[in-house]
Amino acid sequence: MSKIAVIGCGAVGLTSALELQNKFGSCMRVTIFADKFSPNTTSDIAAGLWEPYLLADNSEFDVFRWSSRTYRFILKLWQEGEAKAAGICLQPVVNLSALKNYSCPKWVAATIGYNELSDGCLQSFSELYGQSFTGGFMFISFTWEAAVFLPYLQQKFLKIGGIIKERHIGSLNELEEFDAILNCTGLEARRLSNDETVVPIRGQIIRAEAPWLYFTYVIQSELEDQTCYVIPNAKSAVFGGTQQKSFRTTVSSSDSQRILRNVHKLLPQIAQARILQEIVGLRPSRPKVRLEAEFFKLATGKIVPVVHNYGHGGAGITLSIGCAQDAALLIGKVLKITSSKL
Ligand SMILES: Cc1cc2nc3c(=O)[nH]c(=O)nc-3n(C[C@H](O)[C@H](O)[C@H](O)COP(=O)(O)OP(=O)(O)OC[C@H]3O[C@@H](n4cnc5c(N)ncnc54)[C@H](O)[C@@H]3O)c2cc1C
Repeated sequence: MSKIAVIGCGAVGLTSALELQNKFGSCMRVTIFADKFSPNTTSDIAAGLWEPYLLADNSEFDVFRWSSRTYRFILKLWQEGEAKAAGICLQPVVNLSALKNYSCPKWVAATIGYNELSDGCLQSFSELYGQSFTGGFMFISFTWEAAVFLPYLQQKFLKIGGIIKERHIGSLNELEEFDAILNCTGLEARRLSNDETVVPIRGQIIRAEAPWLYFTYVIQSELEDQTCYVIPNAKSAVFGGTQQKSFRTTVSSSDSQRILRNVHKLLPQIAQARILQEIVGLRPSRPKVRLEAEFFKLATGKIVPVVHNYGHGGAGITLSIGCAQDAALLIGKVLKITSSKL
């Protein structure tokens, strides 16, 4: 029986651990180590919208592959009647772009109900928002709320024999007894893997009571001042947001005012919405998601295979299932587990 340590119990760590236990449970014992659990991870702060967002230089091919697998996974749960238990809401999404070089992203082909917005429609939104839009599209997406699905998946993981331990891992040397390590530490990979290419992209959001909202709106622009999004969740709506390269986790009142001002232009009725929470999370951004294996020499001289799965920026939930599947395959490969051994 191989012993695998997964570090991290956010959206990325938990989906990866579950995939490993599901796929290789007959020949592997999977233990999650984490110093934070739901509701205290970065994943819990996210609105959980399925939409590849803030992904720097990742190839369109990888983004499509990882995100489309997650989309199909969420759609299946929704079709099987698991939506409420798993924290899923179907979301019609309107994406509006003020980018100079607008082109429709390739990932929309993974979704259902995709449609480019007509010139007339763009014109109406431009007048409403006071900003000229260069393009836009609609599609059907989902929100998959981590504050609901993390506890839900944790139960599933424990039920099929997974082990969860609350512990801070200061160094990989602490995990010598394991045959392989899966590193899903998000922003903390900066320290644990000495990887300074992982940087925080500060996201401030407002949660408000607005049960009449049924559509998600995402406005993208070169100017942060002009960007905004509105994402209904099951019990509140999320208004965002910021995208600043910063470690600051305190709420800025000027950011809140700007977010409310922009959302109000788009949806004047939000003046009625009661504000429930203002919160900041740090997205674990990296030029490219790190999803690869390396052989790491511990202080004792033992060589341990380490698979890294971190740096998902503003799309950790959107990419989670696709990346978890690739990470599990890499673990199988480094341990030379073939299907005949399963
Ligand atoms: C405001 C905001 C809105 C967002 N909206 C969306 C959205 O709508 N859709 C979307 O797809 N994404 C969204 N994101 C991005 C998403 O939240 C992240 O990409 C995702 O949370 C990353 O998940 P993760 O599991 O890698 O990291 P985390 O959730 O941060 O989890 C990291 C885990 O690693 C553990 N850990 C780290 N270091 C150690 C250590 N040394 N020892 C032990 N444990 C350790 C932590 O305890 C934790 O359990 C948003 C982010 C923000 C901030």
